Amino acid sequence: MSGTPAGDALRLRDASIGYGDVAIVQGVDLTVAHGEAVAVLGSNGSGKTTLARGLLGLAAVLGGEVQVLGAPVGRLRERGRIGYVPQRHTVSGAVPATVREVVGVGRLARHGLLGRLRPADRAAVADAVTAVGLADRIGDPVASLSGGQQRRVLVARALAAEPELLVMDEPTAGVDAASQEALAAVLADVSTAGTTLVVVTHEIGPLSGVLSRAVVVDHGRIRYDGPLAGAQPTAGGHCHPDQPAGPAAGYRFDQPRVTIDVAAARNGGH
Ligand SMILES: Nc1ncnc2c1ncn2[C@@H]1O[C@H](COP(=O)(O)OP(=O)(O)OP(=O)(O)O)[C@@H](O)[C@H]1O
Repeated sequence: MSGTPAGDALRLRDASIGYGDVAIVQGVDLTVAHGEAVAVLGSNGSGKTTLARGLLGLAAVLGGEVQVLGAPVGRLRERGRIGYVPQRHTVSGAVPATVREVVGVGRLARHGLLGRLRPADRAAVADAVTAVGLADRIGDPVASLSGGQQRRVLVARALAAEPELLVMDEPTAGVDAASQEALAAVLADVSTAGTTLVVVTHEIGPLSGVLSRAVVVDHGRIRYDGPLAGAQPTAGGHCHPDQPAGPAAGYRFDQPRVTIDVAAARNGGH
């Protein structure tokens, strides 16, 4: 981090986000200042992930304006300034990679390095792996880890990049209680250090001490934006009946794959 940048971390104005030409998130106005820690809550299918993916350029902005770290989404040159933990994604693939290698990819993203991790980078990788409670597994193939442990590897990968904005989609899903607490402590630290957090979650409990503001999404629209405590009744599943549910028919599933450049990490790692 190099001091607090000017402007807002996120600025959405009348933003519509979706897939193909179908807007899932509609007419959203949202401003998040640098250093804020925001929970994105809402029932299944309400559009939380679509909103999060829109911030990463992984879902299309179909209308309005989405600015991320001061640039229109997708135009930010230093992508390493944004960290992302995708939903329901574990680390897998044909190439056997160790925990160290996968987390090292996050470090490469930070510097835009081409396959060269310096000692300080390797230390940051080790710190991130320790932070998620996997220090004793750092040299193990990721494929040998459980699903919850693999989620923690992805969290470590994002942490290792030391992003200015960290977008996490259900980071605690499938993660045991002790590890959730450890993750909450880590997020508290990075938040204190000035990182902006946007966390999509159904499990606010472990993160309630970290996230202070809540945005509740309901049928693609923001129904609440304010202190976390005020959001919880709505987040418990009450939906407003005045909006149609779900997207229109005929949309196309177009999930970009999250790829991990293991070879680059391996060259620079151990
Ligand atoms: N790749 C896609 N292509 C088309 N429609 C999609 C795609 N991904 C999600 N949708 C649709 O967008 C709507 C909102 O999905 P989204 O994943 O954003 O909801 P969510 O609030 O994150 O749900 P959950 O709590 O279940 O994760 C759903 O109706 C879903 O079918």
